[in-house]
Amino acid sequence: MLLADLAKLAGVESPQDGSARITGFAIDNRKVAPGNVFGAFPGTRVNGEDYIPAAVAGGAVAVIARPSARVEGALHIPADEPRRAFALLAAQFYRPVPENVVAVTGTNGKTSTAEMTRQIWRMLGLRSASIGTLGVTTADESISTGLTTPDIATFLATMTGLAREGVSHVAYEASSHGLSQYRNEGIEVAAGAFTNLSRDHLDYHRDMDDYFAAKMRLFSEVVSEDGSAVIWIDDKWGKLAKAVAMARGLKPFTVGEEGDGIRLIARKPTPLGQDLKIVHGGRAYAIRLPLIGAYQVANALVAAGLTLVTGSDPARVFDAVARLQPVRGRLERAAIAASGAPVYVDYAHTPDALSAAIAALRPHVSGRLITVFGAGGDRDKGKRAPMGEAAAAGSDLVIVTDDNPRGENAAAIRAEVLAGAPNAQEIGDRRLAIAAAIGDARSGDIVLVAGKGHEQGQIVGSGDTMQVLPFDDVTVARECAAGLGSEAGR
Ligand SMILES: CC(=O)N[C@H]1[C@@H](OP(=O)(O)OP(=O)(O)OC[C@H]2O[C@@H](n3ccc(=O)[nH]c3=O)[C@H](O)[C@@H]2O)O[C@H](CO)[C@@H](O)[C@@H]1O[C@H](C)C(=O)N[C@@H](C)C(=O)N[C@H](CCC(=O)O)C(=O)O
Ligand SMILES: Nc1ncnc2c1ncn2[C@@H]1O[C@H](COP(=O)(O)OP(=O)(O)OP(=O)(O)O)[C@@H](O)[C@H]1O
Ligand SMILES: N[C@H](CCC[C@H](N)C(=O)O)C(=O)O
Ligand SMILES: [Mg+2]
Repeated sequence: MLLADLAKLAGVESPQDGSARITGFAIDNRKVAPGNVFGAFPGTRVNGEDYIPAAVAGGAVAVIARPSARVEGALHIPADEPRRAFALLAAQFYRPVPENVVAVTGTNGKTSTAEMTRQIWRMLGLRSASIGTLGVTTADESISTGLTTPDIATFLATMTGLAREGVSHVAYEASSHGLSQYRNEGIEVAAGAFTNLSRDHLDYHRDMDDYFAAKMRLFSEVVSEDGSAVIWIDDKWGKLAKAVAMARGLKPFTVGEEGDGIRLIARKPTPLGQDLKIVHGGRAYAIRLPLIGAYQVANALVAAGLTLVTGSDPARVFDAVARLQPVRGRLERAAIAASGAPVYVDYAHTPDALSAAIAALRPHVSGRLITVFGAGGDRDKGKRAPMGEAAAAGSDLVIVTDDNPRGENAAAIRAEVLAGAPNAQEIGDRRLAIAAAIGDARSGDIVLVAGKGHEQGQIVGSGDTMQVLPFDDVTVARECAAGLGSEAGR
């Protein structure tokens, strides 16, 4: 495709010479191939503009960069917001895309909701995929992308690949980082969902209002003008999210005890799940959700909302909700200890998520709830003590351990968590911590191992010295339950 044609379609200022034939798009000079358009963006670590000469040497024929950037040997497409201009242009190149795309944002529950949306569509016989923290998941496979919201070039190329495979329905996870860096733009998004907002990522966003504003780009800019906004309205930020959606003219569909789209009337925990009563479109439905925990109800109903606003039949949707499969690493029952105590793995890595995971397990505990968790390095430090408090408030025994220390001193991170949970035990080595919890558990107890969920490694160090040591909470819990846990760092 010619550069001039792409620019015209995208509504981007046309370059002086648009005759170049474009072969692809890249935002990292190391990934540039001959004929590519390079996006040069000032980043948090380095300035992408410094890599323009290398990108041109690698074959870039055009560079989208701020007007002040120096570009020699390729066309300069100047833009005040180069990430956005790049996204709009690239979106014209990566075609076709699936017909029905929806997006999920919120602090917790994005992955679960996107994955449940995919599952519901699949049960309705639609070719569906989800894109998020678990990677790109289709009925056949799951491929990791490394980030929750991949970079824009990967995102768009993935969408095109899915469309070519025949996938018509996609639910993707829009992280606040992704939204603020324009990592998913330029395609029609029929509906957006907002799950909740609570403390996270305040190392990247100035404060909660700034964090919320980043998330709300989904409603104010990303979702198509005639689209819908599915909102978990029982969250205190839900009402504000609804106001943002309405100001844009989106169709609000609220979900929750106060919801108009799906009203949750009753929720009763059962040994293997929960019985729900809901009302939608003036009709009552009884659903046996095969998953435990109030938080999974929220995610399942928001997922149902996304499929309803995009045209699926209510009776079939609610029937599918009753057949949802667990999402990997989200309240996943990993093992049963020799004592009979079940061991759950959950991806809770914020104070609110820890409270939600603990609240989910509480009704099933007759003895003690033993919680093992840590906090990630090079991430929001302010959430560490509140995570300690949340764990201590809901558990009978807390063991503070390591979770991806990255470039920080692991003991210092644990100390910050322990400030919120002064009575907790401290066992840095995660395998030993899990082994201790499982060894200590008696019949009637439940062990919760939180923070890593589906993750497959412990990230230690940063930059050139970064290592990802293989580590999977589910496998380790199984080994410890089988009595193989006591060797450190196996
Ligand atoms: C803070 C953050 O979001 N950083 C992401 C961001 O980096 P950045 O734009 O700040 O980039 P930078 O490293 O300063 O480099 C600037 C530019 O120079 C380019 N460059 C850089 C080096 C080079 O040799 N050549 C080159 O061309 C880079 O491609 C980039 O365009 O864009 C990069 C390319 O897409 C990402 O790899 C990087 O993710 C880093 C590794 C990361 O850890 N991100 C996390 C915090 C993140 O995004 N997490 C959210 C999940 C949050 C949640 O779900 O709760 C996510 O969506 O995954
Ligand atoms: N609706 C919810 N309300 C409160 N907590 C939740 C909710 N959904 C999930 N959680 C908690 O958050 C954890 C992560 O869930 P999930 O992976 O779906 O969220 P996410 O928003 O994708 O997270 P991330 O930002 O890391 O990608 C769960 O394991 C659970 O502890
Ligand atoms: N998307 C989240 C994941 C955190 C998972 C936890 N294990 C950690 O490392 O803090 C983040 O990048 O902040
Ligand atoms: Mg996620």
